[in-house]
Order: sequence, then C-alpha cells, then structure tokens
Amino acid sequence: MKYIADTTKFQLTEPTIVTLGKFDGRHRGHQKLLRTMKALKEKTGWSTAIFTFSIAPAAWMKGEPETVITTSMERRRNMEKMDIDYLVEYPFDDQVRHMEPEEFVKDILAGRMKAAAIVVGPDCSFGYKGAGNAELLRKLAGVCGYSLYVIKKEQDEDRHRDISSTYIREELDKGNVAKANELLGEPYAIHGQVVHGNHIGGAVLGFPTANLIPPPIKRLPRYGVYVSRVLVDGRYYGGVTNIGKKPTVEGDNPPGAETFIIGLDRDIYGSTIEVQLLDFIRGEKKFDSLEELKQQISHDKETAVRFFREHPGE
Ligand SMILES: Cc1cc2nc3c(=O)[nH]c(=O)nc-3n(C[C@H](O)[C@H](O)[C@H](O)COP(=O)(O)O)c2cc1C
Ligand SMILES: Nc1ncnc2c1ncn2[C@@H]1O[C@H](COP(=O)(O)OP(=O)(O)OP(=O)(O)O)[C@@H](O)[C@H]1O
Repeated sequence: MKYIADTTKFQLTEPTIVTLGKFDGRHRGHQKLLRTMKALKEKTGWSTAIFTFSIAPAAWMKGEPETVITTSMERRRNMEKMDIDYLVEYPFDDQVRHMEPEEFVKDILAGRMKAAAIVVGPDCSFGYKGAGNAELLRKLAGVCGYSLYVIKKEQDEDRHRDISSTYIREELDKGNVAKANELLGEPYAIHGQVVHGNHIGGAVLGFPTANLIPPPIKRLPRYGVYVSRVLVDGRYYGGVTNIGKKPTVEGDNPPGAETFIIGLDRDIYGSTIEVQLLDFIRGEKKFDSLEELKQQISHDKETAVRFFREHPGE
C-alpha cells in the first residue's frame, strides 16, 4: 500500500477506484464498502484508493475533534490488512476545510486522486460544512468522467440500526466491548509500547502488568476491567486488563491500559504489543487497601480463565 500523508501536493497517475471518509475503526460497514471496491478492481484492473484526513493534532489541542477508535497509525495498519493500493491522509487545513464541495470533487477526487470510479455509502458528506453528498457526486459523474456506486448501508440486524463509528463509540462508552467488537467485525484493540509504571503490580500485588499509555486522541472504553487477548512477539496470550486511572494508587495517573498476561513470565518493557478487549468484567473501583485490590485482581483473573474455558475459540 502506498501511504501519502502530510502533503497537498500529490498526484496519482493511474485510474483509481476511490472512496472517502473517516473510516474510524474500519467497521463492518466500511469493510463492505472496501470489498465492493476490490470486486470492482478485479473487473477493471484499476487501483483502489482511500481519501481521508489526518487526525489534526492542532485541532485536538483546541478540544475540537472527537477521540477515535483507531489512531492514524492503527487505521493505516487496518487498510494495509485489506490490501488497499493507496491511502491518502490529507492535511485537514483551512484551505480544504473551506473548499466548496464541487471544487473538492473536481480538483481532489477527479483531479489528484484520478478517480475513474467512486464508491460511497448513501450518507457520505464532504466539502465546506459537509455540504457535498452522494447526489452531487452523481451530478458531477459525467463531467468529471467517473462512474458512481452508492452501496446500501450495513446494518446491525439485532437493533435495526446502521453500523457507524458513532454507534461503536457509544457502545465503548458503556463498556459494551462485546457489542462493539461485533460491529467492528474484529476486537477493539490498543497498540503501544510497554512502559514502566509504579512497580507496585509485581512486587506488592503479585500481578505484574504490561502498561500502555495510549495517546489522548485514542477512545478508551468505559473505565473498568476486561477479559483480553494480547499479542506479544507474534504469540497470543489470554489476559485481564484494567482500563482507567487506577484510583487506588495515589497520584494523578494518566488513563492507561494495564494487563496481567496469563502465562507470560518475562520482562517485556519496551516491546510493542496489541491488547484486544473481549468482554467486560466490572467497573474500575477505588479500594481501601492494596490488599483488597489484590484479592479482586485474583477474582478477575479467574473470571478471565473461565471466559477462555467457555469460549475455546477465543
Ligand atoms: C485485572 C486488574 C484489575 C485492576 N483493577 C483496578 C481497580 O479496580 N482499581 C484500581 O485502582 N486499580 C486497578 N488495577 C490497576 C492496579 O492498581 C495496577 O495494576 C497496580 O497498581 C500496578 O501498577 P504498576 O504497574 O504501575 O505498578 C487493576 C489491574 C489489573 C491487572
Ligand atoms: N454501515 C455502513 N455500510 C456501508 N457503508 C458505510 C457504513 N457506514 C459508513 N459507510 C460509508 O463509509 C464511508 C466512510 O464513512 P465514515 O467513516 O466517514 O462514517 P461513519 O462510519 O458513518 O462514521 P461516523 O459515525 O463518525 O459518521 C462513507 O461513504 C459512508 O457512507
């Protein structure tokens, strides 16, 4: 996959099948859209290309954007897994923010992206104030020389609700990772490098933990304890993860993900790991003593062990 980021001065030189959007989480709806693009590629030989925006750190500082299910790095990795040919992460600057929808289609989609086909959901939006839509794409198809495919939205059959990143964020906020995972089509995950904590875990509690401090832009689920699966050096382990600020431990701890990895007995500081959350166990609590916390972690571990026994495929 060719990754084009942090520049407005690029030009694709072969005909492409383009889609556009945020693709936060790359959920089942996004996957349907990407599969449609790949089927079209089989027929036409054109390359597949995604147009998206960088998640602007400056805007984040102003408190503007929402936190995201997948960081820019995680989104890139997801698109690589789907075998997409081009991922364009366009800077979200004032110029593009104020671009009229028609100009956006002509200059960027038909121009720089060289769209021979555009594939979108019925509610796609783009351009100044999000005023551009599928109808405008249809109107400009002839003059710009692309064909347009508008796909039907993938639904959550249980609740008759369209799958969207917003829906998944709502479920994460409730701690309902099992539902979020069903909508994502794969487990919600946190990637990162294992950092040092307070060294209470192993020495005092008897439960050493691999600590991740995700960037502030990362959407974390409801603070609490989850059954997890952890990828370390190409191997999966079962685990139990606390998401939160560990209120039992003094100080203003940054929101983190702390995992006791079952069956791992070595130092992994500095390693990059992936923690996938599989099921909610309980909310995070402030305990009166570390002894009480220790007992509770022991119960949590048993709950996780039971989960894996009852779900042997996980
Ligand atoms: C399964 C599990 C459950 C946890 N639950 C809580 C909790 O409810 N409240 C809390 O304050 N900390 C909780 N923690 C976080 C511990 O306080 C933390 O792992 C411990 O203090 C070690 O931190 P350290 O790695 O910085 O030494 C939990 C940790 C694990 C692994
Ligand atoms: N459930 C779905 N089925 C098919 N296509 C979808 C679905 N959800 C979004 N899309 C399409 O994927 C593209 C990218 O969507 P985008 O990620 O911007 O929106 P979203 O998933 O609805 O997220 P949000 O809730 O943040 O608006 C758009 O063309 C959109 O219409």
